[in-house]
Amino acid sequence: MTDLLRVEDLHVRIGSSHILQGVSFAVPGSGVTALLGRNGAGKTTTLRAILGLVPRTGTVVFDGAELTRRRPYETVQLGLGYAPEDRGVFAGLTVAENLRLAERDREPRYDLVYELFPELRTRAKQPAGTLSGGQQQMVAIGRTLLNDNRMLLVDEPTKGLAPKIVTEVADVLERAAATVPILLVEQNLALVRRLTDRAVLIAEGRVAHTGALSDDPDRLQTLLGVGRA
Ligand SMILES: Nc1ncnc2c1ncn2[C@@H]1O[C@H](COP(=O)(O)OP(=O)(O)OP(=O)(O)O)[C@@H](O)[C@H]1O
Repeated sequence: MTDLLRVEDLHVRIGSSHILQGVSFAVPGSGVTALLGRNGAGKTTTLRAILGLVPRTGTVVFDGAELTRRRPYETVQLGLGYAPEDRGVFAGLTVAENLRLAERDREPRYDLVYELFPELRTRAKQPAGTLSGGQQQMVAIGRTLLNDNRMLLVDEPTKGLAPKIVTEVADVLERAAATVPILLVEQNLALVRRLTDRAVLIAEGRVAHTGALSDDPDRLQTLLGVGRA
């Protein structure tokens, strides 16, 4: 399978912190690739560095285009959708307005978004700030699916959500992944295993493992500092 995104020797320094210390990995052009690691390992920073939201050095190639000299809006225009960890919804705007703001293509795919998230249609006039965490997550993922993106970067979509909502979000990610490749930061290993066996594991700003999650479960468990899922 050809790689759609390639990250090579990515470094991020913020103040005196050397947060990413030469991260390299590749993401193929289909399915879900999980980006794993303990709290503070550098997962969010990796996504932000790919998009150019933090100063970075190294090489990031997306669909043949070098990204490190591009601004975030130029990268997004190339078809890289982003659902950030804090969801980034505009609390004072309605659900419909939040979606409308994300429109980039001439023909936004509202049919797809409403098919995956019928609630976004029924709650179109509700201020996004009054939605539950799970519903806000649906807005965040819905916005990325509205445009014809070539890849989605999704950061901890199930963080802080009730188990029933986690299952709903997992269902949606599974369905979305059938149409667009996803690089997914996620702490819930059981959910990750349901979606993919392909993972990149970051530890202390470096890649500690790439490949199948099932390769070496004991080592993965140690690196992630969690019980085996
Ligand atoms: N703007 C910043 N200024 C200083 N330090 C930062 C900044 N952003 C991130 N860091 C530090 O970089 C490290 C990696 O942070 P990052 O958010 O990428 O980790 P993460 O793997 O996504 O963690 P979590 O799972 O807790 O979200 C942490 O030690 C964090 O404190």
